[in-house]
Amino acid sequence: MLSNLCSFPKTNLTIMTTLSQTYRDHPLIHHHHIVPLDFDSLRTIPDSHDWLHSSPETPSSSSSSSCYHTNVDVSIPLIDLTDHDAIALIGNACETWGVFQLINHDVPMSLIEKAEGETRRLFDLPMTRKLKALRTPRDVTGYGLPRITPFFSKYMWHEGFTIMGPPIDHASQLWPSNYQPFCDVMEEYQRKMKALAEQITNLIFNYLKISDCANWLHSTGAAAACSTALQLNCYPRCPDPTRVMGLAPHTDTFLLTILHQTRTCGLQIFRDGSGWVPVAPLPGALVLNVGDLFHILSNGRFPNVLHRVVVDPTQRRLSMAYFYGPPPDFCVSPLNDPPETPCYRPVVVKDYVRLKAKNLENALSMIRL
Ligand SMILES: O=C(O)CCC(=O)C(=O)O
Ligand SMILES: [Fe+2]
Repeated sequence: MLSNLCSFPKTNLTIMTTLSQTYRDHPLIHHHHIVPLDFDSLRTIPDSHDWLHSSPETPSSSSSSSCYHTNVDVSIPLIDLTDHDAIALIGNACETWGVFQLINHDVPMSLIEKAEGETRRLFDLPMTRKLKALRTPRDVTGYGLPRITPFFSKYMWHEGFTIMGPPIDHASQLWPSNYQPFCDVMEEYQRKMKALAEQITNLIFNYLKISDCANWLHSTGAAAACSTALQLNCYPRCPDPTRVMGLAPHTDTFLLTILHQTRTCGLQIFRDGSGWVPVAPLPGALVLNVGDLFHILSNGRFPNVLHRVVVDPTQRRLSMAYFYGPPPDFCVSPLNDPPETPCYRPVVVKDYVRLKAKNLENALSMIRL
């Protein structure tokens, strides 16, 4: 039995931390160039964004910028949520891949299309307007570069908009008299994503035979304030995609990420023995991947999949990533049923967020036993 392995610490139960507060308390290392480029106006790739000679990880070093892998051994699992074996299929996919595509989920296609439409409307705005909603170094919501930027020597071919909490302040800068549709759609989208994330988390806990680990799923009020964020991503087309990086290789911090991608290819996951494997966009499918916290909680059974985004030469690509984790004050401990040697020490979510903000991929090794 798992008793109190994963839980809220006994102290300070009344003072709950929010995720945006956690991020605000730990601003990223400041870097001077915090504004995304106006990519559409560029004819050549500036040195600041040219990864060709700076890293062995450039997209040009990978065999496949094409989306449609012909080798069946390397296609990411596709799971129908209404399948009577869904628990086993999802658990298996988490164990063997750390990522899968999901169809027949309850998120209406019309809502996904509306959210994608609002995302397009945002990135279509002139740069002067988008800059009015710029995320400040001490803020979490807003327009700007990927949060992982300070860890790389080159900039990414990317512009993003992060939503943590109500986006009304920033949205009203973008569209002074017409911000409500954006706020309404994003709120509804996050509600549906949260319900799906909870459903999948429950299924996975079932698969892992965990019963009392997820007490935040059953709590109300402040204790139920799980860590969530919505990241809108835009990867403008690039005349020479082999020299640029849409989003550099990283793992996601929380339990699960649910991603909607437009029809343009770009997302790739790293798989031992196969290298970078594309995640082909499938109409109606959402991509779910395991983040660091599920990797810790599963005691390393689920890989926290390394992924990156490459850029297309002719089409802009958009994506919406919803991150889901336990509340910031929740303590995550490795699964111990049947008893096994823990690979990680227990960690409070907000402490892990801080470790990650300072150390990126080295964060995990800092709690490894
Ligand atoms: O755009 C994508 O496909 C992936 C986005 C992503 O990995 C992220 O926002 O963390
Ligand atoms: Fe990611």
